[in-house]
Amino acid sequence: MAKSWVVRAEHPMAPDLSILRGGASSSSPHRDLVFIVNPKGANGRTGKQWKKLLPYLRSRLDRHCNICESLTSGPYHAIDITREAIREGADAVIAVGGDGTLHEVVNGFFWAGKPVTHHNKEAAHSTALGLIPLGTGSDFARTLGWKNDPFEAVDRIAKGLRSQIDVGVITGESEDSHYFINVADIHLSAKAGYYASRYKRFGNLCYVIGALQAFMGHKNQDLRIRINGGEWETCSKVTALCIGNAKYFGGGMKITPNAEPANGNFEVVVLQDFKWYDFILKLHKLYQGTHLSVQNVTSRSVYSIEVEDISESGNIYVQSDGEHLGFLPRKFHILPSAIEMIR
Ligand SMILES: Nc1ncnc2c1ncn2[C@@H]1O[C@H](COP(=O)(O)OP(=O)(O)OP(=O)(O)O)[C@@H](O)[C@H]1O
Repeated sequence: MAKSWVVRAEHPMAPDLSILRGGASSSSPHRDLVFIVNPKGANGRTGKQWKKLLPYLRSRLDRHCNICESLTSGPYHAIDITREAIREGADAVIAVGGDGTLHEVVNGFFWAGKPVTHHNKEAAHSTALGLIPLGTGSDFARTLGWKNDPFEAVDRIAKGLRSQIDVGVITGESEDSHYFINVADIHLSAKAGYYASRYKRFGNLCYVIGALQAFMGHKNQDLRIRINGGEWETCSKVTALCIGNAKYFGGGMKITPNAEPANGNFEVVVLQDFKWYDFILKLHKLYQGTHLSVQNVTSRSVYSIEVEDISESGNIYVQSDGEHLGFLPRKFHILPSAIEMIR
């Protein structure tokens, strides 16, 4: 069953970050790195690959870094570990897993609508985000042009070069802010993602199965959108509306091909009035990112977008970074240069 993002209270299980509390961050020249590993990612493959990777990681990093390994015990745990690590002054929090784990770690960089900070507010450094992509789709890593090689990821962390990236913020009518780093999407694709999460045991095939299931009973819907705080406009017969901070979703589909995670804008791509056979005929273009020239596909660069369902049915799916978030209405805006990432 796909999990819902409605529950986001802090987890009662305190992560063990005693290595950081030893005071190393304030006095030692070593970097404190917290690796947050989802052992169940990619149908359990993440945990197995992590065990194989550890000796190499230690050989590359042990001399210069304090390594803290923290395995997640279940959904949302990565959020709390991240918050705790930042408060304790970690130099970097590294997500080890797929886009879902990365998504939780990114959400851990914020609390109650603000960035989480070191206990010692005077501390000069900020905590960076790192990634060892070991998930099913690992779509965010594709935008960065990273090969699916965890050893290369360790080398990047050893070098520790940082650059700032943007983060997307989503707000609803009553809920807290929610953050995303990759792609947020609405309607058919979000419903497909919701179903795909039930079939992760089939690897990348889960996206095909999810899409087939989502097509059953699907109807294109009229939506109301407001771009950059301007006038409301109607988008008729929307099949999917995708808001990209990065380019790929659904296991390699280049849906928002012009999105750049550090340019201060989203790329919004809207597919309208698509029929099931359009996907069969145009699927290769969606994967190649050449679909923007197709009829009924539009693309815009925006820093905020509000989306409402004209029929107010309350059943238009929204997902962010491949995680089911809930239903329309929602507002999306960009936080430029919100996080430093090890790249
Ligand atoms: N110990 C755990 N047991 C079960 N589920 C977990 C655990 N830790 C984290 N999770 C959940 O697993 C979800 C999916 O994990 P992750 O994204 O790492 O792998 P994936 O789904 O295979 O990859 P991708 O998202 O790239 O397709 C996360 O959203 C997280 O909520």
